[in-house]
Amino acid sequence: MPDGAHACGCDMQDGLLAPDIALRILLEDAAPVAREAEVPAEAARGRVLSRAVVAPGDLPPFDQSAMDGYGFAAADCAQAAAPRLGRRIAAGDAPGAEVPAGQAVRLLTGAAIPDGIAAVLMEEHAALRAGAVFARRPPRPGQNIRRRAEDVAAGAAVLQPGLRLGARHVALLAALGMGRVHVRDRVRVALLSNGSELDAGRGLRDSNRPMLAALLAGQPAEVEDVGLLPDDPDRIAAALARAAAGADLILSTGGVSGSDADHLPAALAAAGGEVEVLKLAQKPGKPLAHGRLGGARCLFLPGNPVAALVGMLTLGVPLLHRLAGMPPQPPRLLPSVLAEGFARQPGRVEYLPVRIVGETEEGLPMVERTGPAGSARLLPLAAADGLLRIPAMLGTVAAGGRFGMLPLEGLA
Ligand SMILES: Nc1nc2c(c(=O)[nH]1)N[C@H]1C(S)=C(S)[C@@H](COP(=O)(O)OP(=O)(O)OC[C@H]3O[C@@H](n4cnc5c(N)ncnc54)[C@H](O)[C@@H]3O)O[C@H]1N2
Ligand code: MOO
Repeated sequence: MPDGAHACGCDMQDGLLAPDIALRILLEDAAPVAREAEVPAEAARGRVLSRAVVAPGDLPPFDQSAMDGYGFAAADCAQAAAPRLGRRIAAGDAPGAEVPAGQAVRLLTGAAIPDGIAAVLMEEHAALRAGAVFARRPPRPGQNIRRRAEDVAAGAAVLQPGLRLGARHVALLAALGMGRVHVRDRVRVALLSNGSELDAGRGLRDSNRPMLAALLAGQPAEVEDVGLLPDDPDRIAAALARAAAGADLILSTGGVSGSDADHLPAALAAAGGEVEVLKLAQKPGKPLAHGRLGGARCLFLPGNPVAALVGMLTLGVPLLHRLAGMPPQPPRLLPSVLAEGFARQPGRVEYLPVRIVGETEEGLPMVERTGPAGSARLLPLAAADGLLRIPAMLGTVAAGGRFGMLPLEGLA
């Protein structure tokens, strides 16, 4: 049963929508951007593959020694054989002619195995005497040989569309000699914030737009900064219409909770878009609106900064990933143990800023709250290593309880 759902199976909890249902609604008709490009593989970190990568050759490309040592013929792998030492083959050398039984070759790690050699004896297990190689432990046929294609066979689809490339994938592409890959274009995100108070010179500043721009810098996104919009429905509608012309996603914060100063949903409708306002059983991050305008999806997050971040991490990032052509997963949570218990009002899934203060005997992070939680408080958020997810229906949160933590490092 989704968090916050009633036992009867409906999606509402006190009129609030379970967050996982909201995610499903958001992803329902979100299609990946169609545009793709071919880019140099070494510059492809962070990009999302639009086509499978098919190996043009084998890895390793030939049988190789896995150790510094001596190559033995199959007949010499028996106890008491002491083949005579022949030539030396280093990594990068041609393997040369077939090696007859009774003869060993000196092999360095990565060297091509010549025909006739069945095993490599590590040099630590060998003794050289009078031009012969004595095995302290006779090698087993096949030992210490990396076989051609044991890692990758030519023709295998090694990387799948939808994969976001990291350094490890760049290594594989380089090893395969693949200079270029097909990737999807980054999602064009038009980013804006809303609230006349943030520009009034009274000490209130826009922190959401810089926060989301910084978060998006680590995502497959290209940001167009639309700026801070005042609480003026006509200006908001005009800005949305302009942004929709060049964006895949319009992302905003503020102006969604429904008061007479909250204009985003109405402005989207006035601009000719579709809009739906949702209230989620999530704390913070309760009110939000979503919809579309022309070819652009719209996600309007709440204005309180922690609520904006939680909404972005739980809904915005999965939506962005779907648009980027990636599998849209809810955030991955790390099992963690809470050091101190507390009581809370049940009803909404809650995300609490926590810091890691130690490790349990099982090796799980032990966490504690960073300060009084509040959706407008930035200091406890800045001090946090992660956001601890407390299930909706829990009233008493016991010390030693195990919860999922959304790690913030590298994300936000
Ligand atoms: N009667 C109700 N009032 C409120 C409700 C409700 O359900 N009924 N929900 C509360 C919750 S929960 C949240 S969260 C906020 C969200 O409201 P809005 O999305 O309409 O946001 P605003 O009213 O525009 O702003 C809220 C708060 O955040 C500050 N803010 C806004 N944008 C930024 C920004 N870019 N950077 C920094 N701070 C920002 C703004 O000044 C307000 O203080 O509504 C509650 N109210
Ligand atoms: O989204 Mo609001 O708390 O839930 O700040």
